[in-house]
Amino acid sequence: MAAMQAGEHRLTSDRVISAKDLSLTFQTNDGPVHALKDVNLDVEKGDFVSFIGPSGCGKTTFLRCMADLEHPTGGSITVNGASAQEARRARAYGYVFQAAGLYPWRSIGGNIRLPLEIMGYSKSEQDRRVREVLELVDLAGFEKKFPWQLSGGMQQRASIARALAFDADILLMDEPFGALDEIVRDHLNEQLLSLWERTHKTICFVTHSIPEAVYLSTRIVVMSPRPGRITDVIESPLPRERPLEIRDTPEFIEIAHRVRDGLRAGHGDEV
Ligand SMILES: Nc1ncnc2c1ncn2[C@@H]1O[C@H](COP(=O)(O)OP(=O)(O)OP(=O)(O)O)[C@@H](O)[C@H]1O
Repeated sequence: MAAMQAGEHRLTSDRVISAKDLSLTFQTNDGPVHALKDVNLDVEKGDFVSFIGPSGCGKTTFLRCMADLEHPTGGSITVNGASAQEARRARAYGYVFQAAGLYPWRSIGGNIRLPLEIMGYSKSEQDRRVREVLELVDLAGFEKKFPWQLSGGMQQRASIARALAFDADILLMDEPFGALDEIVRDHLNEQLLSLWERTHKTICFVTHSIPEAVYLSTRIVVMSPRPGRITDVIESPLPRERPLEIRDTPEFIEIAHRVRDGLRAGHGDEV
């Protein structure tokens, strides 16, 4: 309910993703699994929305519905005003997975080039875009390296570059930095924020980390499991310009508390 209220004042024309009473029930051998139930959310152009919640609350499923990789069993979802399927066909989004998922037999440039090849871009346009996105993620000069020659953080940056290569307005990111250590993660968080500032993309970002969600987001969507639903949507009052030290400010800590409270409330007695 809070989710709907938070979205209601938003202008229709700015709506990039709109979920209405979205539900998805998986039929399994052990019976139905209600991964999402009556989820209502509007994501506005230029938003950085984080999804946080305990394991199994449907974060990935929600992102996959946006990407047309899962099909809702109830309600509806639109992406750029069209169905998720149409948006996928129009390549409206880039998707970054938990693991970098780069092809080991292709160079970094070759990995980034792959979707562009499939989409039929000319060789010179491919070259231009590969150079451009490698610069955006601070990997200029690494085009000819292979994934195994890069650190985990660099591989994740390369996978972000791949998702940026065809310049979709929407970036869907499923816990992209979860496997990385704190220092690398901090650095990538800073880089992602600055990339978001420069490109004005709309970003949906799944995370388990409260500080990461608060640091990155304009809005934080708190979810709870069984069935997966939205329990709170927190609008961040933090400025867009965010040095890492902002995490020590009372404003930051207050939002983090609210997220933690939301997670506790949704988790019942399990915390
Ligand atoms: N293909 C599937 N078939 C059956 N059940 C599924 C399938 N995909 C997900 N689920 C179930 O749906 C629920 C939500 O899963 P989902 O991966 O979306 O959660 P999550 O919040 O992203 O979890 P995590 O934080 O652990 O990644 C879980 O109970 C999961 O077991």
